[in-house]
Amino acid sequence: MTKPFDGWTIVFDLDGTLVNTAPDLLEALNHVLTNADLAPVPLDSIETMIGQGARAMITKGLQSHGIAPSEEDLDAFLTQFLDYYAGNIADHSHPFEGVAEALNTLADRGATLAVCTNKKQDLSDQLLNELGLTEHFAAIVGSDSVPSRKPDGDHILRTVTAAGGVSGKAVMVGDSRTDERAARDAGLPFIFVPFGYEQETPEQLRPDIVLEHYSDLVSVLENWIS
Ligand SMILES: O=C(O)COP(=O)(O)O
Ligand SMILES: [Mg+2]
Repeated sequence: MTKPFDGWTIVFDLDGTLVNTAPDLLEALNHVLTNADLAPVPLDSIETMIGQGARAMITKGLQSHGIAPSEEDLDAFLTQFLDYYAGNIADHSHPFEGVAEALNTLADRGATLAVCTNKKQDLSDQLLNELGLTEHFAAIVGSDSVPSRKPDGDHILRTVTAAGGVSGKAVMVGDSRTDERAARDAGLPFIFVPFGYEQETPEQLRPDIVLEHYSDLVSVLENWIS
């Protein structure tokens, strides 16, 4: 029997889209900052620093203290950050409400699911494992597993291919301008989740669809592909 999403690949961003990772990223960044005798940053400011990987986040954290680190200093901070984060990656991080149900329903209706993230591969695998989400995905593609990460559309296209899908039957779900640019570059429709970490509004981002809650995802996609 044919199912509505047969042949379709739904690609999800990770941080701020599937999982609210901000609390654990905040603790790891503040671990690095306080070790360097700098004041911790608050939760609302870390949300402006997530989206382009850990190195960019640490750079922005230091910039908020007026510090422009050398590449060497940044390497050392990054090592400290990654050590701490890997040990505490799912202490407070949790999937957004309705994620597991939406993923199950999409799979039941024939969709192939994948993750395309600017988080490093090992951390992405670890996080999804610890949250019990790995089994949903045919492919999980971190930033260091591709030659050029998001906003390069190639990162998404490689994710679709790794999942066994085709770009003509794929959509991207993400929480950031980076995801929007990557989806456009790849020629995919873009579904924006406004509950992630983007500072720009939906009006500015101009996604194809705004998804306010995961409980709407299945019907939104059914309308889109029909
Ligand atoms: O870790 C980051 O900065 C970004 O990760 P994301 O691509 O899953 O949002
Ligand atoms: Mg994100």
